[in-house]
Amino acid sequence: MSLKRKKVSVIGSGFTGATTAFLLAQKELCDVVIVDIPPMENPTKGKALDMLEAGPVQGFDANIIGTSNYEDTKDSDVVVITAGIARKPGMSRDDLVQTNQKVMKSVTAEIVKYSPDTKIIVLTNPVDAMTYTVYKASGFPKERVIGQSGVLDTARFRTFVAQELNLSVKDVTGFVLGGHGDDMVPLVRYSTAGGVPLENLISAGRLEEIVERTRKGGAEIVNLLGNGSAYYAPAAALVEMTEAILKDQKRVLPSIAFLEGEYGMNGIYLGVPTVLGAGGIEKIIELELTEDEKMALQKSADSVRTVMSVLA
Ligand SMILES: NC(=O)C1=CN([C@@H]2O[C@H](COP(=O)(O)OP(=O)(O)OC[C@H]3O[C@@H](n4cnc5c(N)ncnc54)[C@H](O)[C@@H]3O)[C@@H](O)[C@H]2O)C=CC1
Ligand SMILES: O=C([O-])CC(=O)C(=O)O
Repeated sequence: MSLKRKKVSVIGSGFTGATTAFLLAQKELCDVVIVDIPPMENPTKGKALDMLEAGPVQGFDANIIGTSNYEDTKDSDVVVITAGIARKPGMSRDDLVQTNQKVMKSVTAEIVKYSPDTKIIVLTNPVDAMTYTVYKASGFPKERVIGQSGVLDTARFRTFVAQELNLSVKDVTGFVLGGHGDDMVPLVRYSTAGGVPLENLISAGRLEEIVERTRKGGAEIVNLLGNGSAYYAPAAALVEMTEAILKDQKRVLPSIAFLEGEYGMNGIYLGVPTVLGAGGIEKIIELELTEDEKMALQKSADSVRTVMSVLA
């Protein structure tokens, strides 16, 4: 019996793209096609071959190729977009908007041409506005254009809480709503350790510090790295979302989703809890929010709209 593996294309072979490709292959989730611009074709091929040669040692079967030819992405089940530029210390994610929106438009045209039925997961920053750009450029239904921020932001929050309580990260849950920026809204009320609300375990003051560190989690890494931004945890987040779609897992994960009335918002991509399965975003979960949480979400949405207003 011949086994047909799923196929995922990762656009951008930089830090996040290469790490995502390697994790996907290591987990034997799919064959992987890594795409970058023509001047990067050989380095991209080199990275792909190097990853492939790790297979016998690590014991994974997955084909990995590097290319600049979008024909190689034909009929991808999922396409992950990491192409574009990353910020450096002193920059905000929003400073990337002009350059990256051009990149989104050009890569989306190629993706649509070769994989008209695929689901697209966008990582490139400023990710809420870039997901909107890809949605508009693709003409795809909203369910099939998804942005990544919440899995990463939640992972950071869970890491800090687990450190604080000296507990396994596995037993700590988190919830982050809103845009992927300093105004994101970590919902402490819905976060637990082993099912126990965090508010029962950590003082209000300390929780606020953890929330603040989560909001600035990207900048913390940018400042430490000096010449780029985070990639291990972002790649892990992309892989969790991709796996949920490839395996039709119906995972409840935060995604950047197109809102049409949910949470009182319209015509905007924003981070919300979703169900991810074979159809992409199969459901948006609406939570009851307090007045303070609603205001915080509104502020975060306003920040995203400010970035959207400069989109061409
Ligand atoms: N949403 C999130 O949570 C996160 C978003 N990011 C964002 O992801 C993006 C990528 O970050 P890194 O991988 O660290 O950057 P990187 O600079 O290491 O890699 C970007 C790659 O994109 C390629 N590229 C540029 N234009 C292209 C095009 N038209 N077609 C194909 N490839 C193209 C470049 O040649 C480069 O190899 C950045 O915008 C960054 O801000 C990074 C981490 C988390
Ligand atoms: O901070 C950045 O520029 C990259 C990113 O989005 C993150 O790590 O959260």
